[in-house]
Amino acid sequence: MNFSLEGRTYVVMGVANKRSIAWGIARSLHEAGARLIFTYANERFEKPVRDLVSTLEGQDALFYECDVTNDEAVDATFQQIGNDVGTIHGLAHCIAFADKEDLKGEFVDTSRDGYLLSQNISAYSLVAVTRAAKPLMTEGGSIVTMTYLGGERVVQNYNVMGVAKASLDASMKYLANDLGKNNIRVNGISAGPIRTLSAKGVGDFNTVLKQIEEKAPLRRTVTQEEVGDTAYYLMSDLSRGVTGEIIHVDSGFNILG
Ligand SMILES: CCCCCCc1ccc(Oc2ccc(Oc3cccc(O)n3)cc2)c(O)c1
Repeated sequence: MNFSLEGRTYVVMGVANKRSIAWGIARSLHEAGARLIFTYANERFEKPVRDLVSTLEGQDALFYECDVTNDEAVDATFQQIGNDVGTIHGLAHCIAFADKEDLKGEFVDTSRDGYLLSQNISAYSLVAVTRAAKPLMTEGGSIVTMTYLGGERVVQNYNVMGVAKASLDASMKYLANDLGKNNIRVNGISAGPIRTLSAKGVGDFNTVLKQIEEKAPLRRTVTQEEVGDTAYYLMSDLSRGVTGEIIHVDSGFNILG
């Protein structure tokens, strides 16, 4: 059995720039021989993504806009993908958002709108894209979503996004249960803090980075590349017996009390 991704096609959702975790995932899947399809939230992201992907030698990528807050848009995007490539073998969901004022201070002050917005984009979007992608995964497949420790236990300032990640984690497991009979696996990668565009929105991020370097078992933070390689494992047949799982790529920080 070989663990290359040659001859397989994966959708990567959420590349914003070269620091994105989704870009780390795209590079690892490309190196493993995969053909890649990229979706982005709006046309503002199209050029940066196309420019990044042009650096992947021999990659014959496709690009689609996909506003995950709109069911018709999600359906239209995946129908278009189905028309263009037929079968896909998996999907990396690297999409989340919360209002900045809901990512600092006290969680008790979260507005109803802010709470629902973060649930909508950061958790429900996995259900929507999985339902739309399922018919295209005729040979089975593997879906990976990005989560964080703040959804398992309280991390100061993470607040409303922690509640959204708790919802995402449970959603991932229920999707794994539904799709297992179609030989589609659904898993999460819980990444340690990485300095991305999104990380800029979370209060006191620098303190958390320092804490990892001082306390995590590996005494260092992790990289987009390390997350990308775990995504490669989860997309490959190496993880064929794994579904509904969360793999922590966080220098072991999650094992500490
Ligand atoms: C206090 C916790 C420090 C470690 C946070 C690690 C982390 C970093 C980035 C993460 O991804 C997002 C994605 C969107 C997001 O919402 C944003 C981001 C930027 C601006 C904005 O208005 N909202 C916040 C975090 C994420 O889920 C988790």
